[in-house]
Amino acid sequence: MSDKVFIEGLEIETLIGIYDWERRIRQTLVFDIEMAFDNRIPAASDDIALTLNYKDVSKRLIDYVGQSSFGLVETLAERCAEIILGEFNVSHVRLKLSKPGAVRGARAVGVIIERSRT
Ligand SMILES: Nc1nc2c(c(=O)[nH]1)N=C([C@H](O)[C@@H](O)CO)CN2
Repeated sequence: MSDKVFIEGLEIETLIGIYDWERRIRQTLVFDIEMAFDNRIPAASDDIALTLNYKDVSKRLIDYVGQSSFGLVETLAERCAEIILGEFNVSHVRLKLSKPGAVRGARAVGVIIERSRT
């Protein structure tokens, strides 16, 4: 079984960065997330209650990230993966966190992590 539920291009404004000037502004981060989930279960009954609801996951991350103030994208990515694995019925997550415009000449920089429930 390799089913997934995904969230692509989720833009969230937050305080992030290691430099003084970054501590005074808010920047937009972009999240691309893939979550392992057996989609045959909701498909059998056409029941939203049995899904991994991508709207619920998105809202939780929008709330969390919007209030966070980490220095590194690594730290924020790790915390987001922990939330997904700990609060939703997800056994494995792949999370790409992009920081657009952070490096001149690059469209975006950031991290990609994959984590599983222990
Ligand atoms: N691996 C990382 N490298 C850098 C980070 C980061 O969070 N992880 N952050 C910065 C600065 O905050 C940068 O985004 C400002 O342009 C530099 N490198």
